[in-house]
Amino acid sequence: MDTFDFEELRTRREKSQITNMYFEILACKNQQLQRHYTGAELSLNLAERQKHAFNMVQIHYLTEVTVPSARKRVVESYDIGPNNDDLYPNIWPPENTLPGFQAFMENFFDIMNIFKDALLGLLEDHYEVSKGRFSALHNMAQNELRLLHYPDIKTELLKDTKKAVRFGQHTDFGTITILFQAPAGGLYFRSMNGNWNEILSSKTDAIITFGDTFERWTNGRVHAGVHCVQAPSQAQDQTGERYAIAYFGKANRNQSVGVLPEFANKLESPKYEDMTAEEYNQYRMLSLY
Ligand SMILES: O=C(O)CCC(=O)C(=O)O
Ligand SMILES: [Fe+2]
Repeated sequence: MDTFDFEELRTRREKSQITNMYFEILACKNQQLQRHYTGAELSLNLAERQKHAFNMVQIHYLTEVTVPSARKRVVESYDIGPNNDDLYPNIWPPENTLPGFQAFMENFFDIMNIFKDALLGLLEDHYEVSKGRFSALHNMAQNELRLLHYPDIKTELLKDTKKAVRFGQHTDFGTITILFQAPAGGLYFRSMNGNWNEILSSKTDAIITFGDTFERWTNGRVHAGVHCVQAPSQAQDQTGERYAIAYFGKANRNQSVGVLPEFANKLESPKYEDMTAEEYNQYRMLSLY
């Protein structure tokens, strides 16, 4: 079932808009994805309203959890993985609390997986590896879909990272991340020259960036995008609430995140050692504490 019109992506590929750090923001013209995005935002609002019935903040696998200091991390998030996952089963709110939420999220997860595979296809062409090479390393679909909500907050608190942090600077652990944000501002990516650029996008723009696994596979040819969420540049005294959705493409857990043979430089030793994606995930999680 190919529900996408990928012509837009292909055209962009021909214009070489894949950089070594990110894809150009892709306007998501796909109707189905747009509908899902809007729906997810609605569900999120609903979940927010139902907070007392269902505690949305769920520590699933990965997750950045709490910051070990007096800093207040002002975000709540809800993560799901594949629905057949025995290692980290999804935790769903009761059906009568959020009717249709589970079915909706499972479908959204599958749709994002198709989108992710299309992007991997473009990357296979771009980096001249054999067709299906990258997607085969993801074929267990052990990806993650995360809904994020940042409550409104006094801007002066957000301007001082000792007081409050929405999402501190980090790279994602996986291969590629597809992000959607409601147009509230405050998402920043660090460019190669060290400047931070605020990404202003509409809610149907897909912001696509590389994660650490891709950097490792390509022996550093690709750079994981460093990003954070803080006060929007245009914030008044009070920074309004913000919604975002992140889809993290993840390698199969038993797949190595060491340098792929296609990217190994025969003259020097690889920059990144072999370990499985699951070991790498655990290692990165532990280093956050
Ligand atoms: O809220 C956002 O836009 C970014 C969230 C993020 O970077 C993450 O969940 O890894
Ligand atoms: Fe992130």
